[in-house]
Amino acid sequence: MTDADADGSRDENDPSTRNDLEWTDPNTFTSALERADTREKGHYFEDFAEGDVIQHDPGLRLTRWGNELWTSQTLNHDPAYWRADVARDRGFDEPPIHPDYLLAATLGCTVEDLSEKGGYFLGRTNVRFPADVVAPGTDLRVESEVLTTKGSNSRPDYGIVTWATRGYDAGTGKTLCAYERTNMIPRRERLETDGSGAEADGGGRPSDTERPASALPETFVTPAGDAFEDFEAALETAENRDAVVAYRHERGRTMDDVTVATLPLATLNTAKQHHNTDAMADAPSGGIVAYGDVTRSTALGHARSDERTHREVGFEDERFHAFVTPGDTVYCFTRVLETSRETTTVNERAGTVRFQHVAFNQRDEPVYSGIRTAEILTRDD
Ligand SMILES: C/C(=C\C(=O)O)C(=O)SCCNC(=O)CCNC(=O)[C@H](O)C(C)(C)COP(=O)(O)OP(=O)(O)OC[C@H]1O[C@@H](n2cnc3c(N)ncnc32)[C@H](O)[C@@H]1OP(=O)(O)O
Repeated sequence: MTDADADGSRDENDPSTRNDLEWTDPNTFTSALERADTREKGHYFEDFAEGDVIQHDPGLRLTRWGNELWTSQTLNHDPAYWRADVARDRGFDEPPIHPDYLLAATLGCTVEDLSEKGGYFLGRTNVRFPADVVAPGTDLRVESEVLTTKGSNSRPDYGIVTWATRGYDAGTGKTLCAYERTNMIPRRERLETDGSGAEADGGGRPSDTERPASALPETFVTPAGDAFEDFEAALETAENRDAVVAYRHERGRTMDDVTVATLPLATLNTAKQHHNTDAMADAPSGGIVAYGDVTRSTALGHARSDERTHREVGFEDERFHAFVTPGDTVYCFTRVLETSRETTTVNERAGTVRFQHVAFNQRDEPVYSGIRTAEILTRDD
């Protein structure tokens, strides 16, 4: 404090209190920005240690507005999520929160702590929805545990982190959604390697040259309808032949401002990949990219439009193969893997089907793939 300050007056020569700087003068402001530190967001790879448990402060209220915004824009137009009469008929008291929105919201509010620094969303598995029904108005509390951390062989500037994340009903403590997610996260310090990738877990997956070329079956069978029996019958038709039950869905959805930027922000997903064109200009994608959960949910919406979905049971081995950018159109290809008369919700009007879905773009390039287990209503429902 200066002598002048002691009596309450300002010292005109003290730089810390001078107010005659023209902050908005372009030259002054450019210099100011060069001198100013940036208060960073997010965490680097080195900040994660196996066993760490992270509480994600933002949380979220799962609202009817958020649900309807998500399901309308991703073409998940199942009336049970929109209309009270259909909801009641399907065993819900009111149109519930859609599992895709629940999953996207659970992941969305983890981004600030886990992946806002950037990097790539590589995949997710063991996706489960232990609560059969989630009502609008439920407050979501989300927690993650760091399962593994390892170096990346292919990108020395990154590490690979896997977290187990759970979304809870903040009021009752009941688990609503759980999964394991893997991301590439930038390192604070670039790793100096001898090129052998010794720091990383070399186990990895086979290289392209080691992978066997896939031999496609001769016949592709399409189910005759959208009921459980149709999937069952199609698999029987394909059995013991050089055939597979696999087909395309006609609908596509072109990614626009709403799907690329609005939907992730509505889940409190702060990843700059989805809403900051300026920061993404120099990224490998050359601009903003769609939230993986939007790409996935859009493709699943197409698939669900060709089936009588009753409940989502879970997802395994979800992968995001390539960026989806504004203007890209998301389509879906489905393969039926198996059917079973058993259901987890003890519904005699449904059976369980295991699907493999591949989302692809207008250039027929896969952008997402995953194994999905869902309960599908029978024809006599
Ligand atoms: C929520 C969110 C962001 C956020 O979170 O905030 C988002 O929505 S963002 C949008 C959605 N996302 C994308 O848009 C990514 C699109 N995608 C790609 O652009 C390419 O896919 C790639 C550049 C990521 C990779 O491309 P690629 O280099 O050719 O891929 P690979 O060589 O197969 O994998 C490289 C290394 O990741 C290891 N690896 C791969 N998959 C898994 C897995 N499932 N589990 C564990 N490790 C895995 C692999 O083992 C290898 O490890 P090493 O580096 O040690 O070799």
